[in-house]
Amino acid sequence: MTDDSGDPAAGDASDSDTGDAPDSAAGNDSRADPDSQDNDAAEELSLDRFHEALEAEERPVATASEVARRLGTTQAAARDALAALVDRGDVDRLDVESDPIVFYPTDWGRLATRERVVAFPSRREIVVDRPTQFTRARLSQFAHLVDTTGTEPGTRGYLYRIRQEDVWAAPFEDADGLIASLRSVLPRRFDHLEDWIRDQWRRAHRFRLYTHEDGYVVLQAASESLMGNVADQHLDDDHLRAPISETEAWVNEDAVAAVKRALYDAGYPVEDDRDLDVGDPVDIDLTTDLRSYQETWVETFLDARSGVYVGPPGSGKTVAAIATIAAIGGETLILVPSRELAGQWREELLEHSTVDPADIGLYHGGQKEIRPVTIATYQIAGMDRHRALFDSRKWGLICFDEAHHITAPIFSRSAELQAKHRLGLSATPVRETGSEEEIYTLIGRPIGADWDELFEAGFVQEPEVEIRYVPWRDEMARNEYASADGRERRRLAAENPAKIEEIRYLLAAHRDKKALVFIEYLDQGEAIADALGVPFISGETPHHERAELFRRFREEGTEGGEREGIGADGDDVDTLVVSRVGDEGIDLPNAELAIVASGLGGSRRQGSQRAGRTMRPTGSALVYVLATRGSSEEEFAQRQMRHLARKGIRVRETNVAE
Ligand SMILES: Nc1ncnc2c1ncn2[C@@H]1O[C@H](COP(=O)(O)OP(=O)(O)OP(=O)(O)O)[C@@H](O)[C@H]1O
Repeated sequence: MTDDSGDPAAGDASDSDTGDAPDSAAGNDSRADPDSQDNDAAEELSLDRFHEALEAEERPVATASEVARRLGTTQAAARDALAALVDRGDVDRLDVESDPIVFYPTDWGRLATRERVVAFPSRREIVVDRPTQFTRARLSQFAHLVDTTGTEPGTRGYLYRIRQEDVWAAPFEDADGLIASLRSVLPRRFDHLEDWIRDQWRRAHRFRLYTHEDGYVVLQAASESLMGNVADQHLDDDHLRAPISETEAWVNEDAVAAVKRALYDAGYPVEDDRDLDVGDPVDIDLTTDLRSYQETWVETFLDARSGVYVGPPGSGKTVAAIATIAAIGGETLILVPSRELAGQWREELLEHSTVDPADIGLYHGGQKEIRPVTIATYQIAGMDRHRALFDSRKWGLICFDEAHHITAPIFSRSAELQAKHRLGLSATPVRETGSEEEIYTLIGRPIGADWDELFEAGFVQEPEVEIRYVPWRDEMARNEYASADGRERRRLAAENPAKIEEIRYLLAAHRDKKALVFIEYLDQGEAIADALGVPFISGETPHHERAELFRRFREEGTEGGEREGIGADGDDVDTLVVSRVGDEGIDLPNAELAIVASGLGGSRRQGSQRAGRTMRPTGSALVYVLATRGSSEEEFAQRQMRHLARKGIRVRETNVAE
């Protein structure tokens, strides 16, 4: 059905001026008669005139013959003039095998090209123009995202800074692994930056806690001076009971968390190699085969005995956590942010392990069961009167789901739980949670997965915008457009009936996604809603009806289901056609698919609002913008594309075949 070339040039250009080929298109135009030899116009071709030619063509790119036709010159002369613009750097050319060469202003090309990475090593900053998500994932392992809206031309894009904490928490086996990842992102090597990173890495490996064979906890420093200067300065008698040697000291067991925090604040995060409680045994085997990156998570955890699985939503952190519970084999307390999640955890435990349902307890506002595997909410667990939760069983593992939601009382309780295994789960890079010190010192270091593998498995997605150029349904529609003018033209392009089939196709291709279809004209909204049998919300829809439809759209899940019974008068509302009223202020967080069927002439703000409607920070949302090919919508779509691309949103173009 589609031509997924993604190439702006591969559209409906039908002439074939591949360099030396004869100019068939120009031959049809008397002004382009080769005999006239009127080349002055072309010789003087300025960037402005080229822009005018593009505007006249209503396309973002033009072939030499199109430019010749617009300028009334020969194709050869236009080609020379374009070549001069190319030499000056004002215009770029795109040469695609078997397609005509097309030309476009250089600054457009820059926007459409791949990401650009610029490093400022002395500031330890990296700016990336339109980073791919792969690059973002890599950077998020060792750098801190500061800003995504640079203002300086040339430095537009994502600004990352590498702080010492970022290096400390980078999920690599050794500094070499981190440096290799850094080099894979940066345009070249920066020795000073690498030296600084290695230095920071070393700092995070100068102090270590371990369990002495007689059972007590020892702090070990890499050198006498570290023990003498750093440890002695930042730790006191409450922390350390007595020196054991020049580089070792006996740690007060109740002060383990405080020791880690004090040294972290002094710039020396501590490695924690203590033996931990395994807890009373619990009988659980995993029944699901782990994916290999999940295996890596679990193995790394078992090695480190604590840590945080960081992975995108749906990447299988919960299942990896269940595998971890099974591997440790001890009674486990699972803390979650909400009652709903507690229920979901229970379901997942039953689905992926052999745990006896009678061994699972739920502990929240409604139910208070303490069993070998207990799932409690942060809210209840943080209350003093529910302290029993922590003390009444011998937990071997505390699992903190959505670790960025951990509350202050839970952090202070966790300081007392240092003898147990601690596992955090988070879809947000820990350094962006606002409590990175606590998570690092009280739970553990982030544990990374092999991102290549995650990408390959399709677990890392981001909102995407795809512009789909839809052809006219037939000659008649095309002619009607050609002979109309002004507002009527715009309306005809917006209402191109071929868009209805395209919408039908897109909805079918994403049948499990909640979808919003945005339109500008009421007639069109009605036509689409009728054709698809789905509700249409416009300014004329009474408020109570709107609210009811939005509510049903919000509440019903299509997850895993089919887009069944579109339009049936049941409870299931998973598709809505929405006019402008739907644009402002409605909160439809579960919209996963937006189709902008018309309204391209609208403001930029509107464009990005529509895109934003479906762009949840963690979700994978798709936005399709339909533009009628060969109409002014094409250019509007291009403009919007550039605007979104500047915001770091990945935009793709596709030509829908006739
Ligand atoms: N190894 C696996 N084999 C088969 N299915 C899996 C596996 N791991 C996870 N899944 C399935 O993938 C879905 C998402 O997994 P899971 O809930 O563990 O992800 P998550 O990272 O915890 O997601 P979230 O961040 O949204 O809580 C679930 O339906 C789960 O059953």
